[in-house]
Amino acid sequence: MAVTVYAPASMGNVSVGFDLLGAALAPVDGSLLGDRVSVAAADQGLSLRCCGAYADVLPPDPASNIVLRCAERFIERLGLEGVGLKLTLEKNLPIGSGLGSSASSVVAALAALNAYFDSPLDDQALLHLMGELEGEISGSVHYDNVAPSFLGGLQLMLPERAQPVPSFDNWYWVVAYPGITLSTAKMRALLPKQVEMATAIRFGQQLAAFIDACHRQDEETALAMLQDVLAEPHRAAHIPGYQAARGHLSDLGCAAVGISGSGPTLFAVARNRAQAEAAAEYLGQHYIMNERGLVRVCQLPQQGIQIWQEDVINAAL
Ligand SMILES: Nc1ncnc2c1ncn2[C@@H]1O[C@H](COP(=O)(O)OP(=O)(O)O)[C@@H](O)[C@H]1O
Ligand SMILES: N[C@@H](CCOP(=O)(O)O)C(=O)O
Repeated sequence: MAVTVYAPASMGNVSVGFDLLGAALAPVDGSLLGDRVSVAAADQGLSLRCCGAYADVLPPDPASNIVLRCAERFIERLGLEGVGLKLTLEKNLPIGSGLGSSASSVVAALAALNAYFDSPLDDQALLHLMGELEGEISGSVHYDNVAPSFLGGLQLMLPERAQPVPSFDNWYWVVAYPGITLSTAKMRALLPKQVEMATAIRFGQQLAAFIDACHRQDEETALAMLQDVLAEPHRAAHIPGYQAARGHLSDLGCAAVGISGSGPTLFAVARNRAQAEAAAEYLGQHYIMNERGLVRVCQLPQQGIQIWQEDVINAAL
């Protein structure tokens, strides 16, 4: 018996909800934008094999790979010591990109392990564990990548659980990763430890107004609220080309532009496909810095993880 799980890329913060709001991403061309992890039986011990377009930028020592750490933690949590497992990671997302790369690996690994052992953890316990493991990488626990990657759509983190938020079906989210790495931990270290009262009030007001507008399907208000008063002012200057691209995308008619997660990926919201394609073309020509970069026109998938009860990665090789 073997299990494979796909976990989509995700966009943390969505400008208006630092650490609290995140969205799963699905390219409209049907291509994969997320990692896959397979779990299969082995005679003894744990092993990890990596493949995929971005496998070469993973830590060379498998012991440093978050997927193996997920397996160790899962085994310890469930008292499964001594079990033999062969894990395979298909690394399809660039690292340090702002596309929730480590979260995608964490979600795929823990969901695959849970499915392989017949679901001993419920979704709530699993999500909690995912947040803890993701926190070990970025330096502090935040759920705005793991929750949407696991559950799909737009997810708001309430104190004890993730709450799905209705989005706008006509919006296209164009994401562009320039091809350089920015560590989430370092981008978090740029942020101040405390914020002014006026900033805190504006943050709360914008997030509340955005969530309300989503529920009322009031596009104009929702778009007007897509601003980041907490992180972007401290991060924008550290992302090469971000401010220039932001201005050009607004000139092209994009309704909102922001940093995806901690960057350097940028996102732009377009209200129709033609505008999205024009933004993608601009970004491909002016924001991408090397062959590792990527641009995708996405929508927000209702589904997060996808599970196969077979080892689809090794079967395809
Ligand atoms: N499976 C994995 N996927 C992504 N990063 C991993 C993985 N395993 C270990 N890492 C390490 O975790 C860190 C990920 O950095 P981070 O800036 O959080 O990336 P991202 O924002 O893309 O999640 C890097 O140091 C990377 O080497
Ligand atoms: N809320 C976090 C999101 C980090 O996302 P990543 O994809 O850059 O890891 C933050 O803004 O630090």
